[in-house]
Amino acid sequence: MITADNLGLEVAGRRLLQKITLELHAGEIVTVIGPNGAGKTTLLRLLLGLTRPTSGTVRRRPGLRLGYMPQRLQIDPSMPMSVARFLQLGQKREKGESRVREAETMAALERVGVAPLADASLAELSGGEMQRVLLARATSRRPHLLVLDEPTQGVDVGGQGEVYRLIATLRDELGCGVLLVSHDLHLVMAATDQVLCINQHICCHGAPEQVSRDPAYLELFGDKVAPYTHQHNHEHDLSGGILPGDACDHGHSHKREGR
Ligand SMILES: Nc1ncnc2c1ncn2[C@@H]1O[C@H](COP(=O)(O)OP(=O)(O)OP(=O)(O)O)[C@@H](O)[C@H]1O
Repeated sequence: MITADNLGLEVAGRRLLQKITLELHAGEIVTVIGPNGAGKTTLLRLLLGLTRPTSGTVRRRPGLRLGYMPQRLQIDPSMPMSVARFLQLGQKREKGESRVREAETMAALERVGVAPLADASLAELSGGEMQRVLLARATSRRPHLLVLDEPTQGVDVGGQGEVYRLIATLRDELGCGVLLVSHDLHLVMAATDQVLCINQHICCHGAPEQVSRDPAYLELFGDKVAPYTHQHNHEHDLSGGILPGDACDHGHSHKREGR
């Protein structure tokens, strides 16, 4: 769907990204990880065509429909506006199309499980509800590629896995590709097809199990993640220790993940 060739961006003499070459394929979930300031959001913007590269090229398949969920909301969430109205902002108003638009809005809200919030005010939403509404907005035009910048921001730890499961369901239902930025390493490694680890350039990429063993990945995140392939056949106490009677038959650390 998108091909980037030797992409780079330099702003005021500062190299923000360099030598990015990648391909995004239909139906795949690709996760971009990297430390703060690594250029993850900048990369999404280049791929979407919102920022122009200073070197290299980006090619998007002609007619490619994109759904983008940015990291920050451009409008003030305390504005007196209903969820349904928010989903329709910026859409072309053509005569006789309002019913179609309303049906699409409701379908998008239903897909992410927040249809009852259609008439609620944006200001009333919890962090988790807001993320779902933003997901509904990004998917309302049935995109070929869904681009999500930190989709679990403001969602409590318990709800984050649910958001990633929802993203996988949306990919299956819409048959779209997904490109997402995430800091939730442990959760996301289990819910993605490909991982792209960047720090101004591509440090490593590939299937999650491949990337999680890569020296470049371990150098960046080695002390922050627990192995994601962890099979739970035992119970932990509150500090992460294994409760008596629950023998652990697979060598792994019980360190908690951190940001
Ligand atoms: N338009 C711009 N002009 C100048 N510098 C920029 C611009 N956009 C981003 N930057 C800088 O580029 C770097 C990468 O920013 P970016 O937001 O892409 O990082 P990120 O990996 O998404 O970070 P985070 O994990 O903190 O969200 C940062 O140092 C940022 O200040």
